[in-house]
Amino acid sequence: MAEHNVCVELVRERQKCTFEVQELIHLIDGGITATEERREVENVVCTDPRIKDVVPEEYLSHKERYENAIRKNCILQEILKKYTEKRTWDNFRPSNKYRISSGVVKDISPFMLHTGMFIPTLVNQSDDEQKAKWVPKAMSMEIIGTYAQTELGHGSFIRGLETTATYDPNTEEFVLNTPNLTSYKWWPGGLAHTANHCIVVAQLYSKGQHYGVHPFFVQIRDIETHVPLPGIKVGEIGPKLGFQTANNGFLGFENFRIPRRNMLMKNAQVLKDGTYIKSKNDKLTYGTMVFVRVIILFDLAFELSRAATIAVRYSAVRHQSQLKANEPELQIIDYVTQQHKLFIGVSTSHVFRVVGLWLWNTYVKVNADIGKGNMDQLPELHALACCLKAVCSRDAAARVEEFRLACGGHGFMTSSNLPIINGIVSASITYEGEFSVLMLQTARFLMKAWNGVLARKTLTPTVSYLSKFSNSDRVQWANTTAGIISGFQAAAAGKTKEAYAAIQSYLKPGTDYEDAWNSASVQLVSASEAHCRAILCEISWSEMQRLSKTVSPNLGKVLLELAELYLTYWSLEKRGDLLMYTTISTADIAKLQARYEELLALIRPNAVGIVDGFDIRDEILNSTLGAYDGRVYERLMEEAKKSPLNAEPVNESFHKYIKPLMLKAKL
Ligand SMILES: CC(C)(COP(=O)(O)OP(=O)(O)OC[C@H]1O[C@@H](n2cnc3c(N)ncnc32)[C@H](O)[C@@H]1OP(=O)(O)O)[C@@H](O)C(=O)NCCC(=O)NCCSC(=O)CCCC(=O)O
Ligand SMILES: Cc1cc2nc3c(=O)[nH]c(=O)nc-3n(C[C@H](O)[C@H](O)[C@H](O)COP(=O)(O)OP(=O)(O)OC[C@H]3O[C@@H](n4cnc5c(N)ncnc54)[C@H](O)[C@@H]3O)c2cc1C
Repeated sequence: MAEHNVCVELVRERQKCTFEVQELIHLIDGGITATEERREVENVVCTDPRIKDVVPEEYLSHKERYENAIRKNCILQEILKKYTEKRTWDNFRPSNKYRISSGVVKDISPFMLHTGMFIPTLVNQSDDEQKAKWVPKAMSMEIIGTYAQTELGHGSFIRGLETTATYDPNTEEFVLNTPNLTSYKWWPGGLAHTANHCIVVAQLYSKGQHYGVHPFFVQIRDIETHVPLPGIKVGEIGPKLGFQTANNGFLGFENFRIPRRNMLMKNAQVLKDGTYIKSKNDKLTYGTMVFVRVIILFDLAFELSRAATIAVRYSAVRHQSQLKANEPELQIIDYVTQQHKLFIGVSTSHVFRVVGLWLWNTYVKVNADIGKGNMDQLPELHALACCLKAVCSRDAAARVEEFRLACGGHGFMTSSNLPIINGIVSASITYEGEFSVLMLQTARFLMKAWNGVLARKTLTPTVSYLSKFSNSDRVQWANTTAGIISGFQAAAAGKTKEAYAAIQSYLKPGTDYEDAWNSASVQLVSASEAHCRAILCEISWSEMQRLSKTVSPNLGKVLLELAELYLTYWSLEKRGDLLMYTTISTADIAKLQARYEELLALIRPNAVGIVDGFDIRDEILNSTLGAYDGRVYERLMEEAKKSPLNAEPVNESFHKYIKPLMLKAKL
């Protein structure tokens, strides 16, 4: 990147950096080749003149914004074709490479659900013949799809979905119906005007029997004209807090017929005569959700890295207030309270990425076992994916909000891009499994594990620590990283035990288990959170330690500082839990606090280098505050001038409304 235009603060910050930024970039990408490939794609897309907006997206009407997003995303798809030719879904793995979508539109792509859920569902839930027929068409975008599960009346409770698919053996077809207003599909991204196909999750009926929800491959629009097919009622759901360009839609069916073989038949089948063949495990229908919950960790790491880059660079450029009289105003990044707002977010991005990779490897292994008919580890994977998706999305939203606040007034500007990132990240707390709902799924697993502890059974790996801490009241504290991890496990075990006891105490004679569960559910969510934090701490520390040994000592040191900052920050945040479940003393807490402040000071000189290590191009950051050159004020003014209100010195509303008002005042 050109250095000559860079503001003096950022030049100085970059000179201070003690490690090689390129090395960090390669580490995040997964190697030099991966960086080169990513940069090549980004360069081709971001320099394409068709991608550049004349009028910033946010000034367009809702309709124009969608049309612009579609136009540019089609160009993107065309460009990406060359780079994705060799890709198949069999060799899919999460990578940093295709984050380019943010360089095309600021908000969400209307094609997000096509790649994010439509294709993965076809791959994971179709039988071989169906896969061969549909997947290549979807990969090449000959057909465009989405994932239509949620309805107006039900999102969390999938068993409560109302759309019906009734098998008619005479024509060998399923008949889809939307019996009530609440059974309309509601939310699917790209459903409104983008997709011509979708996966519809519906209640299956055959031979008068009800078999629960199953996925169906459904064409909703004519391929040539894009007109909704007869029996299909489809439209858009309107503006939202974020996701303005995602084209979320509604969908209803009126006796809409699809061939029998359009039911996705890898797991369960309906034969020609209507005989139902059960799946080996009916939870396999929920497989796409597990996949997406795993992938979400990478999205969150990326969004956090964008927000972090914006807030850290801005904090280095921005000067405000004098710390000492007669001295120049400080760069705001030198206020320790500012470092407290910033560095935990930077570190969290690294934590989510490395824990995400660990979770992905677990997912691949468990999925391979499922392929061989072994479902033993599915409950543990589900419990992990649920709590990590829930806690990480909520943490990410809190960190992005903190980054926004750290940028003061300018962080409130849409042109900072922090409000849009905020909308994107906030949505993830709700979609793909609402926070509390997922936390309670993990709690269910924890309660079973606690039963295992009581029965002295050997527990599965991620909960085996529960046995270790089941007897002692307060665990011996040690002010080391291993001690912190152990402290978090002790807190998780203590809370699991208490939630378990709470259920028992609510289980008075005549009380149903479910009611006792509901009464204890605040404690159950708290136990899930503690369990998740123990995992985040343990895995991030071991992964960052391992990575630090694969790089130069200077970078290794920085990685360990970031990882230790994460552990120390959370120990202080959760000091109440640690006081309850370990022997930590107030003196130990004071030491942790001192170490935390030391870590902030250690990270400070490298802060800009660390966010440069995320290697996010200006076109992908989309921010007046975060650009590589730090020309914050020039960019703010340049963007302000693009406001359509600035096109004329006097707005016509003056003559129409203000002037008459003023004249009336004179009378
Ligand atoms: C809340 C639950 C989990 C409850 O399901 P249920 O059938 O009522 O379950 P239940 O009878 O209470 O039984 C629970 C049992 O089912 C297991 N289970 C539940 N889900 C899974 C899974 N995915 N894998 C493996 N196992 C699963 C649980 O562990 C329970 O097992 P257990 O009975 O304890 O042995 C489920 O309904 C659910 O997942 N709801 C969340 C809905 C959701 O995530 N929707 C996503 C829509 S798509 C979307 O939002 C796209 C966003 C945009 C984007 O991603 O880009
Ligand atoms: C931006 C966005 C994009 C989306 N994209 C898609 C898509 O592409 N395809 C799709 O099918 N869906 C999509 N969704 C829908 C999404 O998956 C659901 O909104 C989500 O699963 C939550 O369901 P709900 O809206 O019914 O919330 P509800 O379940 O009604 O939640 C409301 C409240 O009730 C509580 N609650 C519900 N059940 C329980 C329980 N058992 N125990 C305790 N508390 C409970 C929740 O915690 C929450 O506080 C999208 C949603 C959003 C916001």
